[in-house]
Amino acid sequence: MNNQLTSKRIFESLKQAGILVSAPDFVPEKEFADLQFDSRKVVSDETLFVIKGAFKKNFLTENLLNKVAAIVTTKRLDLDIPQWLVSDSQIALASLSAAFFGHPEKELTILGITGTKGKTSATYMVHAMLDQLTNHRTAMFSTIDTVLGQGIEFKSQLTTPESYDLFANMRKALDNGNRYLVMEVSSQSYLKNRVFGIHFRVGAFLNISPDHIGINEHPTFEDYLAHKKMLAENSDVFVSNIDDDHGQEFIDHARSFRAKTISVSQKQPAEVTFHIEQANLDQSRFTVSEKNRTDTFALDIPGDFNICNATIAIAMIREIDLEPVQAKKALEKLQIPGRMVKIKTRSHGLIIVDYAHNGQSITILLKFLRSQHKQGRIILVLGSPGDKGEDRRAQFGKVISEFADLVYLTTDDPGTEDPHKINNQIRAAITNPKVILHEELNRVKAIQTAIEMARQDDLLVLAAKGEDAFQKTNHIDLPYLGDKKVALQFLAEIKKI
Ligand SMILES: CC(=O)N[C@H]1[C@@H](OP(=O)(O)OP(=O)(O)OC[C@H]2O[C@@H](n3ccc(=O)[nH]c3=O)[C@H](O)[C@@H]2O)O[C@H](CO)[C@@H](O)[C@@H]1O[C@H](C)C(=O)N[C@@H](C)C(=O)N[C@H](CCC(=O)O)C(=O)O
Ligand SMILES: Nc1ncnc2c1ncn2[C@@H]1O[C@H](COP(=O)(O)OP(=O)(O)OP(=O)(O)O)[C@@H](O)[C@H]1O
Repeated sequence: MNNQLTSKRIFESLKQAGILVSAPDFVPEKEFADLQFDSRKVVSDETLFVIKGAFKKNFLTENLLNKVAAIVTTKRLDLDIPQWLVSDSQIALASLSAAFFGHPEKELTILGITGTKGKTSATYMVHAMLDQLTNHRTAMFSTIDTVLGQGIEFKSQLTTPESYDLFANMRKALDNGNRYLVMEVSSQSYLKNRVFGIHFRVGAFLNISPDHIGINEHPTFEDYLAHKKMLAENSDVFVSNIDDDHGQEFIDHARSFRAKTISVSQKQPAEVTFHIEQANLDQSRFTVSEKNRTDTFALDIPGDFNICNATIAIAMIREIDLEPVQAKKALEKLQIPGRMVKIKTRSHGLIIVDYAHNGQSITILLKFLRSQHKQGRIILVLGSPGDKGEDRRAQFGKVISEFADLVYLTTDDPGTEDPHKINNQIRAAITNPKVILHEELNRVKAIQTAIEMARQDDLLVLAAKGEDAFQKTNHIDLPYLGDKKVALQFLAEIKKI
């Protein structure tokens, strides 16, 4: 059910958001049939069009201008068309989308998760439990999938969608019977005001480390941190992992905005603490304690870091007065696409497919795996992307030196760079002469060769790509089967699964 967008309502929304500079001369009852920000999606006559970001004037073709009844822009365009002038077009898009879709954010109980690593994993964990506890009335916006209920699921474009898509999908989620939503909240979504006007019933912080700093993202770590902290400003209750160096800062920040806060820790006194009873490649078992209670939970997804993610998820659910213990089984059964996926083979050892793709997450991953796999070799298939995160290459060299025995350097989203040169930079940072290095630029072949080489007591790690279905090469997304499917297909071919 879309709310009609009238001139009066537009005026009020922009005014309330504090961004209105000037309004065109419409009667207050003037109605707009549609709201759009992408010229390729304009279909209705009487569309209100928001111009934002790297928009080019030539997107507005003559044919299109016949349909656009007015525009919202930060700079007046030399066009014979009524214009709302605003000081921030991202905020304008968010405010108008909220109004256009009838403020779905007010009808949903929204839980939001931020952090450099673990957002997707923790979001899936909340969703698995909450969906069961709410009788399948929980939607999810994650980096991997958007889940809107009634079987409607599709691949996501961004970690946190553009505001228009965010409000549109909230409305669809409500129409499909959902009353709860769990979503990843990237720092970029605050930087770009995609989540402007959204209030979270429960927000959570997992961890922060230098990442997403550069052109088009954050200029500095301080800016990255400040935008992550904005989730704490917009939550009624804020759950924070105080074992992270910045965890307490998030608690203090949330309190200064009058949020109720919940500290989570493995190592120090906190409102919610967790204790790891077992964290190996077979299963993770852990207890979660608060006030006078201690409960045991299990996960089939390996990694001690996932126990922290799960504890945060459990603490969040308790804050909406639902009981995660009643959804233990859903947590225990959960698998997350491309995150710590286990493939057991008949004679080529265990294969782990994981999305760890920066220095910090590869280090945490391999450290955990080495602690669990002391006898056989760790074989790693890995590449580093082009056109971004150049410092990852040296970090990968360092972590390889510390934890890997045999490595197949390969291709991972090379963009406009030569993957062989990228690999040479990884190679240059490897200081351990015992590490055996191979290079196979064809990722499918690299995985197949690594599987063939692996013995039953080896652990083979297919890192950094998860189940990504593309190789970003020279501005083109070349279809890619995904590491898991490549491995499974090959194992079926050689009859080793
Ligand atoms: C830097 C950044 O965040 N850019 C985002 C921003 O771009 P933008 O506003 O400049 O839009 P654009 O796509 O360049 O196009 C400009 C305008 O022209 C319009 N257009 C475009 C083409 C056309 O033919 N007609 C037309 O009207 C577009 O709809 C848009 O309104 O808005 C777009 C959606 O409206 C996003 O797709 C885009 O994300 C780019 C692709 C991106 O790489 N973003 C990354 C940095 C990001 O947001 N990452 C975080 C994850 C971080 C994490 O992992 O923690 C995320 O939340 O996903
Ligand atoms: N709490 C954590 N601490 C450190 N590393 C983690 C944690 N949780 C997951 N990881 C590692 O990071 C990888 C990415 O996890 P996940 O996709 O859940 O995080 P994310 O925050 O959504 O990442 P991104 O922003 O890169 O999409 C996992 O495959 C795992 O190796």
